[in-house]
Amino acid sequence: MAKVAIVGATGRVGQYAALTISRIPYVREVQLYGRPGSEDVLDGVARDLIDSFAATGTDSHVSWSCNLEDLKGSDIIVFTAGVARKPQQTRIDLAVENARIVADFAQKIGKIAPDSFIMMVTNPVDIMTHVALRYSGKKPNEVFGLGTHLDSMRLKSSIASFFQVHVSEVHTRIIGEHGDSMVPLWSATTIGGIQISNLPSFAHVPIEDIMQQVRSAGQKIIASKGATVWGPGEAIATLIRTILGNENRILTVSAYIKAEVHNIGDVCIGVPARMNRSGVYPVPIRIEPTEVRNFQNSVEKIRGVTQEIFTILENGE
Ligand SMILES: NC(=O)C1=CN([C@@H]2O[C@H](COP(=O)(O)OP(=O)(O)OC[C@H]3O[C@@H](n4cnc5c(N)ncnc54)[C@H](O)[C@@H]3O)[C@@H](O)[C@H]2O)C=CC1
Ligand SMILES: O=C([O-])CC(=O)C(=O)O
Repeated sequence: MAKVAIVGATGRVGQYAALTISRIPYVREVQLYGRPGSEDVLDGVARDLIDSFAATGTDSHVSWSCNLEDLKGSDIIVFTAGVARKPQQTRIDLAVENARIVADFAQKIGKIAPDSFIMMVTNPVDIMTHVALRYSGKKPNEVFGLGTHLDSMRLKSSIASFFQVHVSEVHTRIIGEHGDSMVPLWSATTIGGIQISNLPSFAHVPIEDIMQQVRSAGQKIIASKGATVWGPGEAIATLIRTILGNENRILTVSAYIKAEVHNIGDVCIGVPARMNRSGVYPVPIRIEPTEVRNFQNSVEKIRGVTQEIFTILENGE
């Protein structure tokens, strides 16, 4: 039975993640961490959460703290702290501000909870995953980000709706940046086990419209209701359940790759990875030439910004 801590637990994603995580059978304790000064909110979030347990039969223990030392003993630390974008901003616009927050916490978490996994949610998530990896001193298989799993969920729903099939019949993946340069893998998309391009109706799929919807999904939701909450909250729980349940599922998360995709690497970015109780392991893959080119572009974009961010952090600017 595991302890999962949430850093940023007073925020919108952090609060909903606390609910979804509390329902995972392998979770013994959900710990809500907030900055000093947020005691009242944390206490309220904990009480509200516990009120839901009688209805769902949940028996996780809920604790809260403003003392980072209390994260000691966590199996997974979910990081949702930092600024969220406004409708006109890109996720990359948040990089400098959030990198400072992530680097500071990651350094401390590396010492306080040396055996925990870090799951990054804060945007731009690929770059923040790399910052957390470097500043925590953890191993690459111990630090991962929500990445393109959420984008893959969005694409899956759109495909299921177009073909009027249950979502469980659709397998698909988006790799690359959790952002504009994301790359859908049509070569890895199946419906009812059939490769999608082998279905005659594939010719009528409005691929560009669908991808435009997936790319802009977060921004549209933020413009209308202020934040994306339930999609990310459920996605977070899926990744945590996969690790704690030692499920060996292959999910598309932001992870450090050396050369697993056509020898492209040295970056944290969305890739298919096998996930189990020992961590996150990117799966070597071969994809279509156009997909490789698009992935390479996405990698170069993220690697470039990551390097700029490391320079800023190192120079203390
Ligand atoms: N990777 C993904 O798919 C997703 C990522 N996100 C990202 O998650 C993050 C949180 O989003 P929301 O919960 O909507 O934001 P929010 O504003 O509701 O919550 C932010 C949380 O961070 C804390 N925080 C802010 N500045 C801090 C600092 N300097 N030190 C410590 N804690 C600090 C706040 O107290 C609050 O708990 C954002 O960066 C957002 O872009 C959100 C949804 C999906
Ligand atoms: O769009 C955002 O800023 C939040 C996010 O990453 C998402 O929901 O995909």
